[in-house]
Amino acid sequence: MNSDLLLSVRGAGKQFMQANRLRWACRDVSFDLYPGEVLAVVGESGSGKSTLLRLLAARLACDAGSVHYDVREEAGAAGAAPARSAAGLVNLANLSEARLRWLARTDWGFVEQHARDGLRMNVSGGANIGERMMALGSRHYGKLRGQALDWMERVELDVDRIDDLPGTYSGGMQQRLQIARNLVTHPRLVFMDEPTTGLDVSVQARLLDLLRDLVDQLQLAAVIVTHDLAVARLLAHRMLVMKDGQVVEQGLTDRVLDDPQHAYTQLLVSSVLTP
Ligand SMILES: Nc1ncnc2c1ncn2[C@@H]1O[C@H](COP(=O)(O)OP(=O)(O)OP(=O)(O)O)[C@@H](O)[C@H]1O
Repeated sequence: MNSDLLLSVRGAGKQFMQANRLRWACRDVSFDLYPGEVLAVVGESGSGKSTLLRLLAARLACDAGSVHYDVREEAGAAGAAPARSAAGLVNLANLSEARLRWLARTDWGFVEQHARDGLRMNVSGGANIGERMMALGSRHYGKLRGQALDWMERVELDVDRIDDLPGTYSGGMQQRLQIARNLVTHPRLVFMDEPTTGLDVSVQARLLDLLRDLVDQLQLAAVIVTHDLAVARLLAHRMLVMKDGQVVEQGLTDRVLDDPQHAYTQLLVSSVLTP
């Protein structure tokens, strides 16, 4: 494996019990992700996109294959780091719960489709952002508030709303707050599950522009699950097309969208183009 890799996935799969038998929700997925690279995972509903994302983020354990991540040493890391492989990548299956929690709070972000699932609704917008800083050991109230204000501005939220509960924000504002909460710790890798689905079209467009700018400025690596090929076109360098739990095509975004090789990808692309 290449030591510059951030994430390396080999033969990853997950099965669930459905109608009294085990079925693969996703299987035999392999790809590499480099720092600063954005990968879109596309496919119809039920094709296994969210299951794959949860495997990558160690929210689910693989039933087959592996997910390796370039785990960095950080001051204040909870739990002892496991031995690294020669290539510097660590199998997530070998990390302790504490270490995975630490990764999830600092070096990774996870933007949920429904912002409510990624926010704490009973604390203020500012506290939602400050909380992730606290996971890194920050306790200075003035600094936490300063960071929260800074990030509210960066995601174009009205800073006067800092003390309001997220439930009083609009859907688009909640999604911006969730993004700020995730990015305040400067993660290297962000997982996004349909980050703009369900929002008004104009809100979606502005949010996509914002995401593109942030990914660019921060040189973020990201894995974005979407059923919307326009989202993949706008944000992703590469894409991976899933059908019935398996990857049927992967490659550079422009290549896949402009010259799809697999019949299913051709169908996806042509169904978007058909008025
Ligand atoms: N916890 C679970 N228990 C049983 N089956 C599950 C579970 N989670 C997912 N599945 C099944 O795995 C398959 C893939 O689901 P998944 O949510 O990954 O697809 P998806 O492509 O993300 O779909 P959508 O776009 O609708 O979210 C589906 O058949 C789903 O019913």
